[in-house]
Amino acid sequence: MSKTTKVEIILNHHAGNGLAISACHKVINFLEKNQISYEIHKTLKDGDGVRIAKQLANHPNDSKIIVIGGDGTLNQAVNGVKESNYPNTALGYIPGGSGNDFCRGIKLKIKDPIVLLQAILSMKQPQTIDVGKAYNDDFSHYFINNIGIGFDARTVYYTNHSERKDFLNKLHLGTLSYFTNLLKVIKKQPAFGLDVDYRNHKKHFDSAYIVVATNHPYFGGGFAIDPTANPFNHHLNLVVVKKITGMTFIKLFSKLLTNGSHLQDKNVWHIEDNHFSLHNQTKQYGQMDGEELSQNEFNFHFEVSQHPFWLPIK
Ligand SMILES: Nc1ncnc2c1ncn2[C@@H]1O[C@H](COP(=O)(O)OP(=O)(O)OP(=O)(O)O)[C@@H](O)[C@H]1O
Repeated sequence: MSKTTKVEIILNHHAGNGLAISACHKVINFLEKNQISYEIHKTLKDGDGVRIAKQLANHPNDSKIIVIGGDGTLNQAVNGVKESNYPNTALGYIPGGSGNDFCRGIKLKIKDPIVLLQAILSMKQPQTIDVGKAYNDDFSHYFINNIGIGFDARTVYYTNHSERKDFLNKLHLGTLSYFTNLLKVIKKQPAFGLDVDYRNHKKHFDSAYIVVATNHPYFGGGFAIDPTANPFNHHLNLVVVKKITGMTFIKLFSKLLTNGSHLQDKNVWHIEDNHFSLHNQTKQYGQMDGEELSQNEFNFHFEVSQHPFWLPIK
């Protein structure tokens, strides 16, 4: 593609409590000033990102598709494109969510929406970035960040249902909103049994607590659950933290917040591979890219895949 003639914008005006709308206004101003044609496709309800992205990908032309929203909206757009007749349709992305872990994970340096838009418009070839895929007989979804079971998923649930989220998001303190729910989760989250299959090995945990299959280091708006994860190495990482309480939890959490040395702790187990499976034996909260999965006994196979993105990362 030499010159971008049209931009198809998928906008979640709900994302980031105003951040996505504000980014979109700037984008529209720029496109109008530069006489680049565009169309805005607003998500009107949950799941619309999948439908819109699939429709756009099914009608290929010279335009670039650009998603403006949070990680949940980008997740939906990736899944929509993957369901289309052209599953390798590239997606541009201008972050406007509250957490924006994907951009943090791929080390996107450009923060200003217009500078990012200009870079996206001038790209001739998309960049390939890893995405995860989780599947079983009834479920098949791609994820850009991570899938979590237990602790972090319960935190996502409480955060999404907390009145403070909107208030803190207005102050651009989305991460704090996640953080303030941690105390409640520490009280309520039980340990649970978990089986992991990897490289012809089986590993059983009697008391799993935090379980995250991740494409890059971050979850929850900037917590580096696995600092060694890399969204370009064609691997996913799996981190399992056993149930810990009191000072042990506080010490581990402060290692996570400061230098990532929690990975060396005896209560933490992690692997890196291109596929693995896990099964938890009691109903638990689940999250995918910050969106709730219904409470379940999860039985997932994970594999790594790739997707092209209009994102200037190198
Ligand atoms: N018009 C809408 N009304 C209500 N919810 C919507 C609408 N459009 C999309 N959604 C939902 O909004 C949710 C949040 O979107 P998203 O994750 O993009 O933003 P965020 O939570 O602010 O950002 P992040 O995940 O980066 O923290 C998604 O579940 C999406 O389905």
